[in-house]
Amino acid sequence: MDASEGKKIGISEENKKYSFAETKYDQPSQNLLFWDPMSTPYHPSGNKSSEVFQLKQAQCSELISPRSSKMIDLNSPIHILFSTSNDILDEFILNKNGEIQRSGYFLKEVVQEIERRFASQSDLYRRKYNEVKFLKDEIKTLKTPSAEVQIPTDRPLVLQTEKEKNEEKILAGSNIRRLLKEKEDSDTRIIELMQVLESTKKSYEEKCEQLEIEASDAKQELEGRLKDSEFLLEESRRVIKALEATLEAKLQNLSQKEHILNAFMSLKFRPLQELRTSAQTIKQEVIYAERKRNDELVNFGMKLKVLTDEATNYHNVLLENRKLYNEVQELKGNIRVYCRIRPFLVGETRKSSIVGSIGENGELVVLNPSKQVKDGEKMFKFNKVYGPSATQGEVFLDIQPLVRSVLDGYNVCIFAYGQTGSGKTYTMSGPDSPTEEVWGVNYRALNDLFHISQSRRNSILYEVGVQMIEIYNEQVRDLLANDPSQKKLGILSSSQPNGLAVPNAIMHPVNSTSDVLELMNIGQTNRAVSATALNTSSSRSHCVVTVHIRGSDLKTRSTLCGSLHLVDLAGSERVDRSEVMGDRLKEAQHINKSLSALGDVIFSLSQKNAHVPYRNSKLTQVLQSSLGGHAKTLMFVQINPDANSYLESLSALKFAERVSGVELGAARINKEGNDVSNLMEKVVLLEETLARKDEEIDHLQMLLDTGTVSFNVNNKKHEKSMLRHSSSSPEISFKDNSSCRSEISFQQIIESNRKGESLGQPKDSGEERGRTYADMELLGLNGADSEEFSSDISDGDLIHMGKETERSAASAIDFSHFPEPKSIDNRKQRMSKVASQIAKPLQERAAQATPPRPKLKDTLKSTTSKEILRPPALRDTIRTSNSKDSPKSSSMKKISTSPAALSSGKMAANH
Ligand SMILES: Nc1ncnc2c1ncn2[C@@H]1O[C@H](COP(=O)(O)OP(=O)(O)OP(=O)(O)O)[C@@H](O)[C@H]1O
Repeated sequence: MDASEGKKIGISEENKKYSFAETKYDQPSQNLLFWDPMSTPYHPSGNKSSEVFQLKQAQCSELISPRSSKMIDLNSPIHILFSTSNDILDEFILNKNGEIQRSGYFLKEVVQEIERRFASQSDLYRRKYNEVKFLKDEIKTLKTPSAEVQIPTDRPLVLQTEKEKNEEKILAGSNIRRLLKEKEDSDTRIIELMQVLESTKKSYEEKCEQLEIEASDAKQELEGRLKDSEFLLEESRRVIKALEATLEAKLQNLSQKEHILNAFMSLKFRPLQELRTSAQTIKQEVIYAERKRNDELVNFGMKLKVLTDEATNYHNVLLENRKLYNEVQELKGNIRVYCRIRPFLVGETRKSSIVGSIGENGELVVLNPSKQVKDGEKMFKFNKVYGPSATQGEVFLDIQPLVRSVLDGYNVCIFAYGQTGSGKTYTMSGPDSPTEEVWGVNYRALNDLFHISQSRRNSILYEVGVQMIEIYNEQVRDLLANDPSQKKLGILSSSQPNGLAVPNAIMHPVNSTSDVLELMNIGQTNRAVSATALNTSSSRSHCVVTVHIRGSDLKTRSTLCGSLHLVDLAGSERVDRSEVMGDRLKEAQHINKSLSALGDVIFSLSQKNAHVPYRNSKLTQVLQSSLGGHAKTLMFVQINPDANSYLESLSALKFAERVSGVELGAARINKEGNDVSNLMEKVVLLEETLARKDEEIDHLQMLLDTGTVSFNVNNKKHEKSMLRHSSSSPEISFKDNSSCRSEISFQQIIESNRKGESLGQPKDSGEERGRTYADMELLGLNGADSEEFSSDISDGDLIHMGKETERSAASAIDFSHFPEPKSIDNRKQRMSKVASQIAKPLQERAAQATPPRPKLKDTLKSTTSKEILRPPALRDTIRTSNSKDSPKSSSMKKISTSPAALSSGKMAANH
């Protein structure tokens, strides 16, 4: 039987079309199912007749894999279809959403195909089974011998036919067996396939379910997003609408404004035109004005430049003036006065300051606390004023040049004056146990001098020596001695410009800063200090630190000598305020007395009096060379800003003002050079002096000739009178034989003064001694020796003046404590030679002019020999002897303040 004849074996027509599975394998082109996943859109209904898929199942029995787009042949064997369905399922997994439906559709097609095949197979097998059954029955029938069977005559042929038929049946039976076996195999295979199909279907359904879930999730998410987007869209629309509305309103507003503006423009157009015209005019005017202004600016600039130049010049001129003023001051030798105001101390009321203002150029306005602002103002002017905040360093910086000039051979004196507790010791020494930062002038000056001397040691060899004395209760004590109170010292020739005022005070050589510190500390420790109501450690003495410098120029062999006096005066005080008693009261009285004497000296100097009462106190004697010599002198006037001390401060300021007016004459260098010019200068000076002496001799000769001068040695009163008025009184007589007596009398005065008497006058009367001294000055006999003698008389310690005279004649400075260099000996010899050469003609002339007056001639001779040392002083003396200035002296006496007045606080008024 032919397998292709289906009808014969009962296969329905409908199934026939699917039976090509086994028969039409080789006709793929007619049974292709094509699906292009890229071009075929998703069709959720899965309708077979849908044009979207463009499939016609009747014509297409092959599919194309959606993923690989490969052709699927539905006529393929079952295992290929299964693998295809697996592929499709894989693609299901890979494809998402939109492709699910398509893949499902294809899968469904494949599965239906498989089902169809299984159905046709089972039909086939059923038909074959029926056939086999039919044949079996036939064979059975044949095998059963029947009586009814008749053997025809044509038996052999029939038998042959039957034999053939039986053979065929046997063949068919073997076919049937084979077919049955095949059927069994097929059944087994079908069962396997069914199982595979079942599991595939299951997994497909699961995957479908999962995909559906995912699809629904995705759908939900998409829906959510869609909702969000719609919401945003709605929102945006709303905002747009609102914006449109606002824009609309604004546009309306703008159009309204435009309308108004247009109306306004049209209204203002004319005035605007007018304005424009006037603006044009103004613009032109402005341009013109600008041009004019530029011209003026140029002019102004030029003028300004001229002015600036002039201002600069003016400034320079001011500086020049200042410099010149200083130079004039220097030449005049004015005492420089620096005022220092100390800060308020702990416990003082800061509100009540008497300091109004401090000017840059040394002006100080002081306020009277008991008066109205305007009435109570007083202005003072000094070289410089330091406010309370000024530091020790700043103060020293200003006086440093002065201090250094000592190294150039000048004598310098710096002293601090002021009421008790006003800061004198602070300025001069610093506070108790001072650090380097608050070192006072003493430390800094010594240190500086020492350092400079060190730095110059290659050209000048300096020797620095220090003395430190105090004047306590009118006694001079050596502060560097082991026991200062034991030894009273005498004051030597203060009239010598560079002489040691107190030669017996120990002079310590200084070689280092530590030496300086050590000496200062010893001195400070030895100083008399005690507590008063106004100052817890009030200095009860005047302290004088004297620095002696001698410098030898290594090149020129000349010698420079300078001395620096640093004086911390004891404070003036009102005893009622300082509440002192007993010893303190006595100290205070001595202090006030000596300060009063200083005031008298300053007053005399400021008045340019002939007589200056240096000898009224130890203080003025010690300071004589600084105040009356050719020294550079500086005074610190210390001020306590407290309103309670107003009177004392005012008094100190007035005193300082007077001091600043004192002219000492130009300071002189103490230089002893080898050059002839120095000697020539001195010769010229001596010649001048000689000329003046000649005049004086002539004058005396004239008086002698007229016989009006008388000199009675026995009459002491007359003698005194003569001494006092020798140059002025016409009654003075000078007899020939009286010159010897005169000398005796002079010697007597000295001798008696040495013993502490005053030739019939009350003992130790300062005024008398001053007068005697003045008399000697008036006689032109106030050489160094006389002064030294007078000075020594007042101290109790005898100093041998004969030697001093020699020393004075040899050197302007006494440096007995330094080793004497050879050059000075040579110089001494040369000087005495010059002196004798100069003195000789003078003696001769004097002998010719005044033969009957040998004593006067002798006096003159001795004076001349001293003149070599101090020509200007002698010259001054002669001038003094010729001048008639007794009224000034008397006025000075009137001013002198009594100790009683001082102790009751009236010193200020006297100043
Ligand atoms: N410029 C200053 N800065 C800080 N303190 C100062 C200054 N001047 C003075 N003093 C302080 O004021 C007090 C009094 O000063 P000082 O003892 O120097 O006065 P004085 O004038 O020497 O007094 P006296 O005449 O009684 O000896 C001290 O305690 C001192 O330290």
